[in-house]
Amino acid sequence: MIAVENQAPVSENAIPKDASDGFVVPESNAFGQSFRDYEATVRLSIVENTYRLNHINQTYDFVKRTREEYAKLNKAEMSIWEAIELLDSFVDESDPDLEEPQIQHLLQSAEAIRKDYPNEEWMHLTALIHDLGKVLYHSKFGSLPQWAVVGDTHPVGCAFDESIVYHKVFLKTLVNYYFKENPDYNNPAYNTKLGVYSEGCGLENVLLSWGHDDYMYMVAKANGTTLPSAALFTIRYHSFYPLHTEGAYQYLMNEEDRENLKWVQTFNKYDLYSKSSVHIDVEKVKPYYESLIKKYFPEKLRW
Ligand SMILES: O[C@H]1[C@H](O)[C@@H](O)[C@H](O)[C@@H](O)[C@H]1O
Ligand SMILES: [Fe+2]
Ligand SMILES: [Fe+2]
Repeated sequence: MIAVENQAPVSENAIPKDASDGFVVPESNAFGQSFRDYEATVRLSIVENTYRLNHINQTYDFVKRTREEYAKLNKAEMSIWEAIELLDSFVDESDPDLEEPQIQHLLQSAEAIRKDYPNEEWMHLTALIHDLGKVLYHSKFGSLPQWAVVGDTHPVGCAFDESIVYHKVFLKTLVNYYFKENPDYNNPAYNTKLGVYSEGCGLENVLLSWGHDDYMYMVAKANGTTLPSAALFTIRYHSFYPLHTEGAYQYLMNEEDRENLKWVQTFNKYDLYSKSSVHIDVEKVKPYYESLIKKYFPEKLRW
């Protein structure tokens, strides 16, 4: 067990129970397509447009300013469940696999991980809140455009890696690079492999494109959650596919990041493959999740 002051312990051997009623990874998504197929998804035009704007507008400067603004946590005061309910009609425009309101995705991923890890309640709660930062789109939180809320994340302040979604876009015989329209692309301070960073500097010191991950991490931490650091790391980096799935940018990690990375990778299965059009009855599962929220969070949080 790893126990950190004020944080719930994490058992190193959070082993999935091997039972026949565990979570089964489906062969295809709700549209009958393979998961994360950005070239074939039925949502192609909306998804690609979100990433086009994301790649053009997420500059080092934008991320720095926006992060500072949201770190003030002066936008709202509400409970975790109130925030969850704000997502009951929000549909993520970056997602090639899902067109359901985000409240469903939160519950679907939490219920999926709960099937395999019935005794790790911190994992259930982590899944439940991992995308809660998407409230950034809401008028109470400044109505940020989707390109600044959803989608995979990548470092800013150094060169954009080829493994980033829509790094290259094919237009018949032409190849297009949306990043070329990002002012950082031609800035020598930001367009080298290391840019403003140094080898092994630790992800804590790296700015990622701004969105729901980092925001929810800040909210959870500043409001004194007792969730373990593995949970906070998972929330903060679950959209960093270039690192956790593609293996890019590894040179920015330190020892602690490498330790924590395995938790994001474990979590990813339930985040991605639980996406389905089968609705979960919110009222039915609410009492269980409310009891978890009570254990790990204050009644009201500053957002
Ligand atoms: O489209 C999805 C969605 O926005 C998720 O919330 C994010 O975590 C993923 O990385 C992204 O691919
Ligand atoms: Fe997410
Ligand atoms: Fe998610």
